[in-house]
Amino acid sequence: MSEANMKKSILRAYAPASIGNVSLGFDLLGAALKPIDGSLLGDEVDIEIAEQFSLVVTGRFADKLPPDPDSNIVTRCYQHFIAVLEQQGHAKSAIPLLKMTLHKHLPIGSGLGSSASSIVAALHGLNQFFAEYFGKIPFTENELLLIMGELEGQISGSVHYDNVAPCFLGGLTLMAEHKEQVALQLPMFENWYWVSCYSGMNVSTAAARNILPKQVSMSNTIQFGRQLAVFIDALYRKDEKLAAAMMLDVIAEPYRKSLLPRFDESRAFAEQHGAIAFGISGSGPTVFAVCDNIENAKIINQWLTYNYIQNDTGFSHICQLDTSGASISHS
Ligand SMILES: Nc1ncnc2c1ncn2[C@@H]1O[C@H](COP(=O)(O)OP(=O)(O)O)[C@@H](O)[C@H]1O
Ligand SMILES: N[C@@H](CCOP(=O)(O)O)C(=O)O
Repeated sequence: MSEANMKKSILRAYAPASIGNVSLGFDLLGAALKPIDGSLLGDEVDIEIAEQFSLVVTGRFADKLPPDPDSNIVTRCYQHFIAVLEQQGHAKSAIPLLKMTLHKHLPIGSGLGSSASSIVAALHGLNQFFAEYFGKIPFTENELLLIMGELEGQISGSVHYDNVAPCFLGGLTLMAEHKEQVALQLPMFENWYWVSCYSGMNVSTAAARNILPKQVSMSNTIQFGRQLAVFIDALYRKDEKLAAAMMLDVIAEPYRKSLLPRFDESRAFAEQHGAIAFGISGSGPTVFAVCDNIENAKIINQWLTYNYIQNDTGFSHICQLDTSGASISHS
């Protein structure tokens, strides 16, 4: 696109909410979400050329973020991205200044990968923007994922890719954490519905990581490894029953569920009403129930809406996996 046309246009990047861990894969599995009613469940970042850098924050959860733009992870994404462009040999004077607008649709500390959604929308948006501006994509998908993980690490206290990878790539992803292949996309059952209910409370990811023991017992280590290996095999063999049976969390849920009022009751209701799996999304308080038919998903969604939500910021959605991941549009 010519510079004159770019000056007139706004690029928008969207990045969906995600479920970290998916119960059985602490820090190693993640899934991107898309409500089946078409509602938006993810952050958006607009990018346009300006006289100076600025970040504007709007949207339902904008006022829950620090007011200082420099504390916003989107500003840090911009600064980091530009620094790497300069290291790559782009002259500072050849890099245009930008106005970025974050539409903060996801609640903070919700277990829906809120910081990851902002990071992915910002970095995917910047990569596409500069691809159009320079006529060459600055970073490959894998290089960009490495940067996304680094930024996520700045917020949660340790690098984990189980939100940024599904959010960026879409679907269900397994972390390989190899420098040339950070994440792998896995097959998923198209008939699975993921009822995702946010209670409205705030759980800090860093705090929910700190309450976990630093050592895992031998029996839990063996169960964790067995479940993950059998789950992946079952996905490829399309064995739904065995895959669902492996979706148990022996690493985090036993410690984190005490932070979540009505967790055991919600699991019991979901299981009695046909859920084939139930767990904490990321570090909570969002919980998810997996159903293999829409009728059960509707019953569980309604119960969670009335019983798990604790204030008027909470919500519940029947979702399927967002297989597209982050996306770009222009206006
Ligand atoms: N754009 C942003 N989106 C979400 N959190 C942000 C953003 N910018 C800065 N933060 C800060 O990062 C922290 C995110 O907390 P965390 O518990 O990791 O949330 P989540 O689990 O929802 O990603 C909060 O302290 C929040 O103020
Ligand atoms: N693997 C991480 C996932 C955190 O997800 P979030 O949505 O709560 O940020 C963990 O369990 O700590």
